[in-house]
Amino acid sequence: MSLFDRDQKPYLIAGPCSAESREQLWQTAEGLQSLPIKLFRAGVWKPRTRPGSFEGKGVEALEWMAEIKKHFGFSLTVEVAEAEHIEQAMRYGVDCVWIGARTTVNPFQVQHIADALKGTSLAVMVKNPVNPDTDLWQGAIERIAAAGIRDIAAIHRGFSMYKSDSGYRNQPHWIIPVELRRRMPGLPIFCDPSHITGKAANVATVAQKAMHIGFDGLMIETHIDPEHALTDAAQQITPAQLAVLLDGLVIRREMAETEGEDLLKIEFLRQSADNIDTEIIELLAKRMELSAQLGEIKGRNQITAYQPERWREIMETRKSQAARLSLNQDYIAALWQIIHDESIRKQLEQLASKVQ
Ligand SMILES: C=C(O[C@@H]1C=C(C(=O)O)C=C[C@H]1O)C(=O)O
Repeated sequence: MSLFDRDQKPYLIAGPCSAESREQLWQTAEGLQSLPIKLFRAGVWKPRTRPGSFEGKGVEALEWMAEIKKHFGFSLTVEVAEAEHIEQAMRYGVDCVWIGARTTVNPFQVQHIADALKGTSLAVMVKNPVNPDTDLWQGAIERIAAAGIRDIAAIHRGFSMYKSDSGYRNQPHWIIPVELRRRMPGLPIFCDPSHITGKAANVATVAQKAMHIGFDGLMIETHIDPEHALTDAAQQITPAQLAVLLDGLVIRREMAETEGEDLLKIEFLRQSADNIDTEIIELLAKRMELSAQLGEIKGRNQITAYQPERWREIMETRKSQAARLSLNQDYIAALWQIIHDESIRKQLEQLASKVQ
């Protein structure tokens, strides 16, 4: 049986950023015990940006975690960054480990961890790499799967950026987890709104967005006294705040469960979109045929494929038409850039055939 149950949304993972003391863990767990938590989280080894900050309590904290499991019945998850962490985590009854964003970036390190996981029955969650690279994320997941781990999930925690004026601590780039879902449909994907927003006040908004998009669960940093947290103080919320967040969360269901009139409407809208797509492709084929004909004439008359003035005029007129229809001009410009590239490629075929 899988630890990650995709039927019950959201699959909820909560607990402090770091295990700081027995009391802090205990009080946080007490606050969470009435909530539908599937995994209790805490960092015991903390990868810190600069030396000298709190680096976690290591094995001592694992002892506290084991007590939490015994008393409250929570399954446990901790971050691992070294092969040795696996064995230590298992010794204290940890059920699931996660690979952090700063580890996922390094295939050597992920492979060491994967090797250490061989033969264990641990569940594993893989956070996205700090850089927005779907392949790297997928690659780390594949390494864990190749080690024989059956219970695997991905965690989306956003991506690093230079200077944050977007209001996020880490850019969500939602397109990346959506692409991961397309590539690996059977993989549960959870969202970590705490790291994406970096601000306690915005955690609920990002969590809701993740639910709207269709994520399976949430990992939310929860601390009994966030203000005095030793790590990530700004983004942790209290168990009471988590309860309010969960209360207000709108959970979207899978398509198949939607009933009645709305299902028909969705079906109608999808069929209409299919029809429009068919027309778009037919029109693109016609347009490309025109380019080919132009290419043929250009070939006969020693004219260049690329015509800057004509291309400039096309870009301008298409963008103003887009603006009139309230379409995003950058989107139309990017689309036409692709059309133009293909048109040039097509004409070059013609021109090259004339040279031979
Ligand atoms: C089609 C032509 O060749 C190129 C392709 C264009 C296009 O696909 O719209 C426009 C200008 C040229 O760079 C053309 O000369 O009209």
